[in-house]
Amino acid sequence: MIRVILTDIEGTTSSISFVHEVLFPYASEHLPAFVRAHHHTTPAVAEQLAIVAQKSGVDSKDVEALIEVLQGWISEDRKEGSLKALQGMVWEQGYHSGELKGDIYPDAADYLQRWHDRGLRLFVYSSGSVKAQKLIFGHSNEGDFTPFFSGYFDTGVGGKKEAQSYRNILDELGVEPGSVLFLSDVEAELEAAEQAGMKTAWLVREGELPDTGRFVARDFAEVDALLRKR
Ligand SMILES: CSCCC(=O)C(=O)COP(=O)(O)O
Ligand SMILES: [Mg+2]
Repeated sequence: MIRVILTDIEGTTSSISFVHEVLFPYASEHLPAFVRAHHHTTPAVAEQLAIVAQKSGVDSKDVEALIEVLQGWISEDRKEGSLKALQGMVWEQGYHSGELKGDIYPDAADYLQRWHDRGLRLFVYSSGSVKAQKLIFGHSNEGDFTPFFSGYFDTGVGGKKEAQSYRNILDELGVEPGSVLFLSDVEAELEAAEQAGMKTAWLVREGELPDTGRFVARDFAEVDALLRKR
């Protein structure tokens, strides 16, 4: 029986266009000034920049070169933890000023609340940092969803296409693998979760439905139909 829902964000609870056409451009625009203002004064920023320097081979004192590396990573959609941590800090300013509102599909908003009220435990697993996850759900077009979530995982547990990451999440949750339903729009992530023993549902919100043995859902209402059968 499913007792835990673990959900991806981009393409699952929230549109890909929001992430790529609103969040990433916002980060690209504001990250240079943010890094210039905080690289000396904010230890959390300095710590992430040191990782960027180490991963890219750029001199850690060359702030402009580090900014260039980060801009390149944003345009490549690199899932680097250091970039994700810095993006979360930049987005925080946008959410707090009201320039950004987290986008959640109405069906996702509806069923997250229903599942919570039915006693299911809800968790997030996204490449976006835990800070960024709390912001998108805490400042959303559908209200504050953070009270519905019991916890958040980012790539601190490992990459989303690696089975070991899902085993790490299961260890932290202390639950049977088969009691967890993982929701994602990326098949390789579902395969990794299945290797760890989780159940999965593939969110295919647009385009043709794939011909696959895997459970496919157009939206969270269809995921709910699956939950009621299990
Ligand atoms: C937390 S919202 C920003 C999401 C993000 O930065 C990203 O790379 C999307 O990753 P996901 O694992 O949610 O597909
Ligand atoms: Mg996704």
